[in-house]
Amino acid sequence: MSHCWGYGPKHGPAEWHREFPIANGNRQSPIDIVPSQAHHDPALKPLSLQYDPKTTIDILNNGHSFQVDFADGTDSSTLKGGPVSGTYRLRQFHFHWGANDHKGSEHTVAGKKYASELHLVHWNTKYPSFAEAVTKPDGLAVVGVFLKIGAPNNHLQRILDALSAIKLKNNQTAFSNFDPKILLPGSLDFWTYDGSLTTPPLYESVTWIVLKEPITVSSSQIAHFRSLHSNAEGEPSCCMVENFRPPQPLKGRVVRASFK
Ligand SMILES: NS(=O)(=O)c1c2ccccc2cc2ccccc12
Ligand SMILES: [Zn+2]
Repeated sequence: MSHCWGYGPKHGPAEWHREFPIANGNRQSPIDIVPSQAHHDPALKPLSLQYDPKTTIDILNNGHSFQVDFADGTDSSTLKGGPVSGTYRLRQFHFHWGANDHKGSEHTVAGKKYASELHLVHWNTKYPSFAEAVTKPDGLAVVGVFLKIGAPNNHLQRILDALSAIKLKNNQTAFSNFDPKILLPGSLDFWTYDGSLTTPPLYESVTWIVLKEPITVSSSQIAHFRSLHSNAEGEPSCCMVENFRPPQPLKGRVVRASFK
């Protein structure tokens, strides 16, 4: 996977189509979610998220965000129900953010930008591996959670404290016994639509499940995200100040809501 793409003016989202023509595809993500145009689907099942903290492996700076990785060799941490059939295994979660508190989410809600967005990435176990699933139209399910500026979020603190150990691209450190459920809001009401990875290679393989209720983070907490660097050791220093792709054309897709 090429890594010369980024979020700056030279290699940013508007240029990705040159190397990844799918950037102009028919099911690209993120999108602007317009609640009044979403269709309530009573057939949608409740979301079932069962995570085992013992599957937590490490925390990594991948040069475009940071991610917490999970062991996905068994059905210990899974997503079921909602818009998907079958069992999807948790692979990792990561965040997107902006250069200031007024932007940073990838999805927007009737044009409203949140300060950040958490993505919990799961893959369909009908395929033998994550690598196989990532290219299939029903291969992935990503749960998106908006972060709004407000009271400090104590559940984020362990993650924030670990960031100083992964300042540079490819830095990785042990991270264990973390239950991602503590990062979820009280309600699991969601919008869902068929989309893509929001970063190259932009595969159109994601069932997006975006929670309606945001969680909070304080301004000083989210400033920690911006202390990461997108460069590896020995490369010119480059702060990871923002890493969100703007909303993409809906191209006739229908957004469904699990709630009225
Ligand atoms: N935003 S995303 O969920 O499409 C995403 C990533 C975003 C940033 C960095 C790495 C990512 C890796 C992904 C792997 C699978 C699905 C989405 C992924
Ligand atoms: Zn993401």
